[in-house]
Amino acid sequence: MKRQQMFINGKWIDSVSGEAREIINPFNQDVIAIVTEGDKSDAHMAIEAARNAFDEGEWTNTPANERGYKLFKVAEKIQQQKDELARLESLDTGKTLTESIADMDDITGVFRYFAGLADKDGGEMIESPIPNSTSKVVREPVGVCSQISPWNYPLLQASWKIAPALAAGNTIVIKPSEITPLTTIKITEILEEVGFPNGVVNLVLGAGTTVGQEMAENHDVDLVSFTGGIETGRKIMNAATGNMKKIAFELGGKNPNIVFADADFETAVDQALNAVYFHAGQVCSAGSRLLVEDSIHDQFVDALVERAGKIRLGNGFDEKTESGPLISKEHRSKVEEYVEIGKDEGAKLVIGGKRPEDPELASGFFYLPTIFTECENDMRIVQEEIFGPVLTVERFKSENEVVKRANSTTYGLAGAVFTTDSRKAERVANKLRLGTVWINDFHPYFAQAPWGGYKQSGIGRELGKQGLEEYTEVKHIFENHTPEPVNWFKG
Ligand SMILES: NC(=O)c1ccc[n+]([C@@H]2O[C@H](COP(=O)([O-])OP(=O)(O)OC[C@H]3O[C@@H](n4cnc5c(N)ncnc54)[C@H](O)[C@@H]3O)[C@@H](O)[C@H]2O)c1
Ligand SMILES: C[N+](C)(C)CC=O
Repeated sequence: MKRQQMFINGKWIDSVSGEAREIINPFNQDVIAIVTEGDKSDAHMAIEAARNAFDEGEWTNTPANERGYKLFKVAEKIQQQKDELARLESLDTGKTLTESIADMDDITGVFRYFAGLADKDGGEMIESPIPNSTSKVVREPVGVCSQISPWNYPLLQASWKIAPALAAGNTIVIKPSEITPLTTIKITEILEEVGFPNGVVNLVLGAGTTVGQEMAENHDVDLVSFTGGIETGRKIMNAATGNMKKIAFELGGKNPNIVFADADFETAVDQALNAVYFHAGQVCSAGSRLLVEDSIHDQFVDALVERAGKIRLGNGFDEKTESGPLISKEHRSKVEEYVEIGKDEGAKLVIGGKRPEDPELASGFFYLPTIFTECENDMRIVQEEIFGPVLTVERFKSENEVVKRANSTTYGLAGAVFTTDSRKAERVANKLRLGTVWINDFHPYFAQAPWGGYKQSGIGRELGKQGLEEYTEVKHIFENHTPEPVNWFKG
């Protein structure tokens, strides 16, 4: 198996240490690739290349519309190669091929969106209070950007970083999760084919504790954009203080899904199922915390349990499969620990809570769709992100009560309200401390709308015009049109 390499300063290279890592298919634990394993010194080299490229200014000074054309070309190539990219993503993550194909379409949309946005901001003239002067506010690229992405949506999360950073004229060092690097390697090949000056795009491979730590610490980096878990976020935040680099964080969630008694029952049940079990619950915005109005609670839970028991687990490449495995043995153990915690806390396990018995799934990291009822607000399984196929259900009696409960975690990423009363929906949506609120739906996200979290779910926004602004500095340029001495100092 050919060892896959890193891309630094326009060249594909092995790591300095010569170490390598096996990449595993979570469906059957087959080794699907071998990649070079970088460490601090490789990250250092990549940052140096990005710094030089930024300071030389070839990309930064490329007219914005031309930067946009390049990104349109990237989008075209992603579409042309989407089947191969989707195949790689499913092999690497275990997610269904249908899901990966949808991801590739989303990623194409992200590149197209930021390609189109690249030349839309020509700065803004502001009213100067000083006579005979003009004031202009312009946005400029931040500089060298470290970009660290997670394993659950490897290329999608990377695209949310790469596209706006390049559109704004920055240089980048990207590090995918060490366990799912394959599509990020592939897109780097695409970026190379489209052609960016050496050092503008750099890819480093390796562990977070070595490569990622250097990307967060290094003083030549101006911004670190990170998507991942909250504890990693804290470490990166601390590491970034050395030179006060800017940080943009997309972290975890414990996302409330609120169902009022007047909701369309079938729709709410179906959406609740999709909210929590899509991609085996390994979604930052998974609706893993269901709050159901008391009068329909029992009926709702019965309907959910019936459908959860029918979810077809399997190989992501099998058309019948509705959900794949969890990403790794370690991650499944974490989910299993949470299920034990839930039982100890007194929640009632009504379905799942174990691995499937089907021998065909025995080599994969599978876990059955699980539901806990009789959950209380202060339980750990209600407050903490499990990131697996585990749903907690709580009852509520009033609008005020449910808003208070929904807002009671340290997270604030996303959530939903299901009701046929549009005024109630609006009132609740306005009171939820979340970066995204869906009304009568769950999960939609697209390039045009900002994505990010309140509270400890994140800092800053990706996507939308705010996603481009993250990668810019704001400069005020003031010009005096009648310069003359001010004579403040008389001597
Ligand atoms: N808010 C969002 O949009 C969003 C999207 C996807 C995933 N997530 C979150 O990501 C988490 C799951 O992803 P994960 O398990 O890959 O997260 P993780 O925090 O373990 O790893 C994410 C990335 O950080 C790197 N990393 C680890 N330690 C590091 C360190 N000390 N310094 C620098 N980098 C380091 C990893 O190598 C990886 O590339 C969940 O909490 C999920 O909610 C959030
Ligand atoms: C942001 N999103 C929903 C694509 C993936 C979260 O894990």
